[in-house]
Amino acid sequence: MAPTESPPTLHAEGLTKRYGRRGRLALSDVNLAVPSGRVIGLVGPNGAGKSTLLHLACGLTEPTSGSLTVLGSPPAANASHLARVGFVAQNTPVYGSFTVAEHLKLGATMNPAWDRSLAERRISQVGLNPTQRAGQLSGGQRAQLALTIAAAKRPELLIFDEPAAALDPLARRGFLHSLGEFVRELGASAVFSSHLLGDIEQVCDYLIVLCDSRIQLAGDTRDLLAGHARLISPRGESGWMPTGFEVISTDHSGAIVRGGTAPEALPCRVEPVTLEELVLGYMARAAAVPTAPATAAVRRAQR
Ligand SMILES: Nc1ncnc2c1ncn2[C@@H]1O[C@H](COP(=O)(O)OP(=O)(O)OP(=O)(O)O)[C@@H](O)[C@H]1O
Repeated sequence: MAPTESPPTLHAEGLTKRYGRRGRLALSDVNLAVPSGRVIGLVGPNGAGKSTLLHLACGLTEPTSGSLTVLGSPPAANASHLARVGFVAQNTPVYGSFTVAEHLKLGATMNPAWDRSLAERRISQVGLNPTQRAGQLSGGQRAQLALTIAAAKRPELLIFDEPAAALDPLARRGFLHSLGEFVRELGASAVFSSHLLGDIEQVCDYLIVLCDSRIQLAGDTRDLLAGHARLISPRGESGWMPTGFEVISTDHSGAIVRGGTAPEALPCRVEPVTLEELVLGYMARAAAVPTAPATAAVRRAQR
């Protein structure tokens, strides 16, 4: 018998979210099919719709139209589906008056698949004192506690909304390292929103760029990097840009382009793009045409 394929981590069709009757459009006609087993980086400017997408994925809010499935079912479809998803919200919420140990006890009571030994091992590895109240922990320690609680549920999908934003670089590195270890140990998928592209580069193998409520780019990070290039403009020459590319963005030094002719055949220098150049290129393009309807290129990017 052929092995059964895991359902996509996230599958969205025409997913649209508007807050209030005439409220701001937070997500517009989002189409996504993210395979399982990936660590997904969700990036985009402030107000792009990242938290909205993550909240929809956790079942914390409902779409206005369109559909979304998470691990093959509607978000938070039932108690067993809830147990398959771990969520760490933007401000890594913990109960200030509860100790670290009380958080673990509460986690064990509320989650049937709670992995006590994983929770206790991680708490000791990251040096948290079980008797300390969560309200007295530093931002980094709180983030580690929230991550441990989410992971000890042994979810198939971990969802993080800017979990490391407030952490100093050292605490962030520790947090990201733990996140990577958990994903490997649990064999889970993860979605991770951040403004810190270095963090995304460090842990993610799948990238989603969301700007102005629309998906601009989505796919395997390595494929996306391989499918784009930076063309360096020859000094002092105008009209240098070769044709046959989709131009994503231009600046004084050249252009970020997608697809096209083999680099050796071009009359200019060609360099690989970095993740930062790629993301900023798509963000710049979206900022230049903020309300443009999805172009053929965008639709291609969404596939
Ligand atoms: N509960 C809400 N009620 C009304 N509007 C909302 C609500 N939550 C978000 N919005 C609006 O929806 C849009 C998308 O917000 P969202 O928080 O999803 O963006 P984001 O990409 O997560 O932003 P940031 O990077 O600043 O956290 C914004 O215009 C925001 O003002």
